Amino acid sequence: MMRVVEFRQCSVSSGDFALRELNFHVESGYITGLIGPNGAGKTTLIRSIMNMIRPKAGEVLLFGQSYREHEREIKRRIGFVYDEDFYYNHLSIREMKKIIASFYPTWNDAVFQQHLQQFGLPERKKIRDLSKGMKTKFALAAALAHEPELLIMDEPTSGLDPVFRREILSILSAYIRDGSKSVLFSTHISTDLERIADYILYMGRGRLQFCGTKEELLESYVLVKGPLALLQADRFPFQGLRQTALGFEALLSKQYVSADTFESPFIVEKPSLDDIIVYTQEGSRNGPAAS
Ligand SMILES: Nc1ncnc2c1ncn2[C@@H]1O[C@H](COP(=O)(O)OP(=O)(O)OP(=O)(O)O)[C@@H](O)[C@H]1O
Repeated sequence: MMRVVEFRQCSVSSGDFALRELNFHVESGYITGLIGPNGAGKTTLIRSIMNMIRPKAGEVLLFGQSYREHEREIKRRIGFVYDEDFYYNHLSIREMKKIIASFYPTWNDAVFQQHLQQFGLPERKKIRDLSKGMKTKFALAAALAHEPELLIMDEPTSGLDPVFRREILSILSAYIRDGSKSVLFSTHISTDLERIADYILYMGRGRLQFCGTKEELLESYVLVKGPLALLQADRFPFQGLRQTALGFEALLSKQYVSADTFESPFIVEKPSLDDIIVYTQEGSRNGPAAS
C-alpha cells in the first residue's frame, strides 16, 4: 500500500507553537479524518503537509517524494480546499476557473462542469456573491477537476448546513471508491468522521495522540457509568471523570476492562469520537495523561 503522506521524526512550528516528533503516515485509498480541540495544531499540520510551513527537523514525504526535489510535481497531485478565502472576489466563477486551471496540466473541464451543475453553481456568478457553502462547493469542484490523487481539506464542512454536508460526504466517499484516491480532512464535526472516515489522526496537547483506524480508536476505550458511592477512582485510571445527576461517568482504556470488571449497577458503553476527545482532553487537566 502506498503512503500518500509520511512524516519522519518531524518537528514543525508556527509562531511559538510547536509539534514535535511527528511520526505517522496516511494510507492511500482511504478517507483520513484529522480531529482535535481548538488550537491542537490541525491547521499547522495541514500547512506542513502542503509545505506552507517547512519542518524544523525531520522529513515530510508526499507520495514517497520529498518537497525538496519534487515540489511542483507533488503539488499537482494534490487538491487543496482552503478554509479561508483565497479567490479574487471581483471575478466570476468562469474567470476564476481559468486561472486555477492554468496551474494544472491534468485539468478536466468536463469534471469541473459536472460538479458545477451538481452543485447548482452558475458560471457567471461573481465569487463575492457566493454564500460560504457555495464557495466551499466551488473550491471542491476546482480541487476535483484536476483529478488529484490526494484531496486535502481544512474544515470543509464547518458552517455548512446538514444537507450540504451530507452531499459533500457522499462526494468524498464516491471519490475514493476506485481505490486510487485518498482524502484527508480536518473537522470538528466528529459525526461526519463516524460516517465516512477509515483512519483517524487525533491531535491534542501539542502532539499526535493517535493515528490508526477509526475502529481501533473507538474500541480502545469504554465509557463507564455508575453510582458515585461505588466509584473506585484509585483502582482504575479513569479519564475525564465527571459527576452527573445519576452518578459518575468516565472514560477508561479498554486494557483495564474484561467481561466481568464492571457488573451491575455499572454500565459500560461504547464511546463516541466526541466522548473520546472531550474526556481525554479533560484527563490532562485533572489527572494523569493518557498512555
Ligand atoms: N503564526 C503563528 N504565530 C503564533 N502562533 C500561532 C501561529 N500559527 C498558529 N499558532 C498557534 O498554534 C496553535 C495551533 O494552531 P492551529 O491553527 O494549528 O490549531 P487547530 O487545531 O487548527 O485549531 P482550530 O481547531 O481552532 O482551527 C494555536 O495555539 C495557535 O495560536
